[in-house]
Amino acid sequence: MPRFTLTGSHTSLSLDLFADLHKVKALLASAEPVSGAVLQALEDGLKKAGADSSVKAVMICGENGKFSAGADIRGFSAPKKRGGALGPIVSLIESSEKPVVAAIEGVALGGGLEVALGCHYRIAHAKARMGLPEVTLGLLPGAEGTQRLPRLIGVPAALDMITTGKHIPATEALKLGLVDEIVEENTIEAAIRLANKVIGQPLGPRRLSLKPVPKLPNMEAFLRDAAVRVKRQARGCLAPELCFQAVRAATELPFAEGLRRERELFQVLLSSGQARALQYAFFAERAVHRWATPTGASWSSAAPQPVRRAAVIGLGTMGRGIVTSLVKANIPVVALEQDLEYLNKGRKAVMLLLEREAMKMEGGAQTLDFHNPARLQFTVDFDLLRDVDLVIEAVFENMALKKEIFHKLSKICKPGALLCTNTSALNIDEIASATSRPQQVIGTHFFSPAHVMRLLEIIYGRHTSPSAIATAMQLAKTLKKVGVVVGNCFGFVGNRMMFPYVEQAVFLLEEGSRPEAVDQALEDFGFKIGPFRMSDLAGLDVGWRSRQGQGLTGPSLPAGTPARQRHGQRYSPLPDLLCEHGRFGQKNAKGWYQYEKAGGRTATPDPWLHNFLSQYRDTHGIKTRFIDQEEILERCLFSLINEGFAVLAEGIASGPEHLDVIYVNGYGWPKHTGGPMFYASTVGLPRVLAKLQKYSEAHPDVPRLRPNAFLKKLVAVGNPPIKEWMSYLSQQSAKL
Ligand SMILES: CC/C=C\C/C=C/C(=O)SCCNC(=O)CCNC(=O)[C@H](O)C(C)(C)COP(=O)(O)OP(=O)(O)OC[C@H]1O[C@@H](n2cnc3c(N)ncnc32)[C@H](O)[C@@H]1OP(=O)(O)O
Repeated sequence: MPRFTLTGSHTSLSLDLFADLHKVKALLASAEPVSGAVLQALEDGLKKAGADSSVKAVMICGENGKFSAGADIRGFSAPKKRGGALGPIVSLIESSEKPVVAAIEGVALGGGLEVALGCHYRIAHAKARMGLPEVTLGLLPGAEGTQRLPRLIGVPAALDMITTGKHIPATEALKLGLVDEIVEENTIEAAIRLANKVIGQPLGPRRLSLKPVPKLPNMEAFLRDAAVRVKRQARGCLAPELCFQAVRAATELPFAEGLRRERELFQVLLSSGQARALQYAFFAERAVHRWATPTGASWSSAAPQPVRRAAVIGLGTMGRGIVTSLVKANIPVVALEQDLEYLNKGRKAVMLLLEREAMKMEGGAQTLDFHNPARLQFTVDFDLLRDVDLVIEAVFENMALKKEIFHKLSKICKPGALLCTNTSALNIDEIASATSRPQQVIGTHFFSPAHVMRLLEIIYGRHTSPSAIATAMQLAKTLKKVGVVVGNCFGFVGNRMMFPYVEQAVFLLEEGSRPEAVDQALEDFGFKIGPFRMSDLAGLDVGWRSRQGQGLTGPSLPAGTPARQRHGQRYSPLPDLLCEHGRFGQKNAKGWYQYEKAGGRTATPDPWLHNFLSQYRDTHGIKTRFIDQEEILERCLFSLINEGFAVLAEGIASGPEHLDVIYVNGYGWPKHTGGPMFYASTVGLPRVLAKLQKYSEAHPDVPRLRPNAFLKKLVAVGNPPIKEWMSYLSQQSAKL
């Protein structure tokens, strides 16, 4: 049988639009506009195969072990390249009079999978992954995927794949009926065997466009519930809802009409700001992986050290999550606590977490080997840390305690070991000063729950070596997290930008708002959780202890300090007062809200708090006023963004993408706005500046509302696009 592949040299059908990863990369690097060459080549190839009587079947495969990562994402924002007509090509494949078999290796994603759906048979390697991730890019599978997939695997499974964009392994694809066969060996050979076998068999039943969508006894009710679920989970993101509508069209309309609906919905999404933001977020995540420091260190100058065995010190909430994360990544761990009581408590909690994780993984290819002491060992003996390659200290935020531990580590650990501190704000240099090897000390700020949250802020100190940074970045990748390298300052990037946001939220309460109004405004904006619900979840006592440590409240506050002022600036004692009233948040059922029980999750507005706020305003002579949603959003978000400009100007982060990746992955910032800095660029920097100026004039005692000089400069030079921002920073202004 003559063989026709998309990428065979004799056909010279290179996949510039639907390419394997290698090709996509080459294409991006070449800066050539994406042409319709691939589509044309596909069309020509299929027609040639159809016309050639010696061709009995067609096999479509990728190159270098990868079927296709889909369309070039950059093409969607390039006006000339829009609307590439893949759909008709998929139809052309399906209408071929000769059987077409897709040989799926590596990945078949997006347009790549849609090509495979046009084929009459699909065969996949056992290690292949498939998915329609367009929704994560703010789009929908616009090459007929929303109409074919439900016909092949049914509505519930298709909706799940299309509205979440998840990648599924070949084993699951086989169970769903997405592929006809999976193979462990050579997929291409297996596909050719299959093609040979099916020559002459009727193709009608294999054409998905001709199949009805499988019926459900309760389709109406199922779709009604699904609509509610998708909307709730989307939190303001348009794409999941429009994906849902496209799939629903498949259940209600004939194929051709369904396609028309798919095209309409695709155009709505394509022109939406959300798609641009989500595509920016895709590349931002990859950009932060190419880390660099102001001194010029980067992947090219630093190699990561292997981490064969790690240790975690402290089995509180953070330590437990970090141990779980390491075990899940197959890194043997020594877990250390100060005494047997804490150790046993920590061990129990870690085992519980791991059992839950193992349950989630059941049926998947992976298993968790955590009962084996060679993989996970609990101890109170510091000496067992002698031969580990990396230690993550995760005790509570106390500088003296951390320094004591690092002093000990410096003596005990082997010379090359990397010493990491899990801190959300403390000075890395001061911690490193307790050791004789500051070049190996680095901050690794995990986010709670550490085995779930994707972000890892990696903080280098003055002496941290490039190889230490590379090792921490490699660790992030192994833990399936996104590592972001940042400089050392109080709160680093994430928390530093969070301070003004939370500060404004509390000031708004002083002036007349309520926790539920502020939370609602920010949750409507798309945050997973508003600042007051978040504070109740984290525990109000955490911030209280930190403010006591900084001398802002508590016994060390000098007598006669005005209640609402510190160092000549506005200060709100409200959070301190709540703690003094024994309100610590969810943990004791009362904080900014009340809860059904200690540890309860359902926040209910609390009349006690409303009354308390009124009395507080009376005591301090504050005139209550109505604060609208616009003011809540502008004051909270723009003050956070303003701090972001300060972070950039000081060289704490090497670009706005870093701040955006941190906020999207660690702070629940809505991804469909791209992150705070991308959002600012879409609002327009002149508007952000004007609003900050207005609020700063109204609140001259709040320095964090004063527009940052870098923001002002960007406005003065004409509001350049985000990718040009950093070029306006002079070298001298970078602190590090
Ligand atoms: C009218 C209707 C038209 C079309 C419908 C079709 C729509 C689509 O197909 S939309 C695209 C759908 N595909 C995806 O969303 C896949 C995105 N890519 C990935 O998920 C991952 O890259 C991967 C699983 C394919 C590989 O992951 P990994 O091995 O971790 O590598 P990286 O993610 O670091 O990627 C390496 C390199 O390749 C670039 N890249 C990957 N995929 C694409 C793509 N589809 N378009 C453009 N560029 C892509 C990625 O950015 C990396 O390069 P840089 O480091 O230079 O950024």
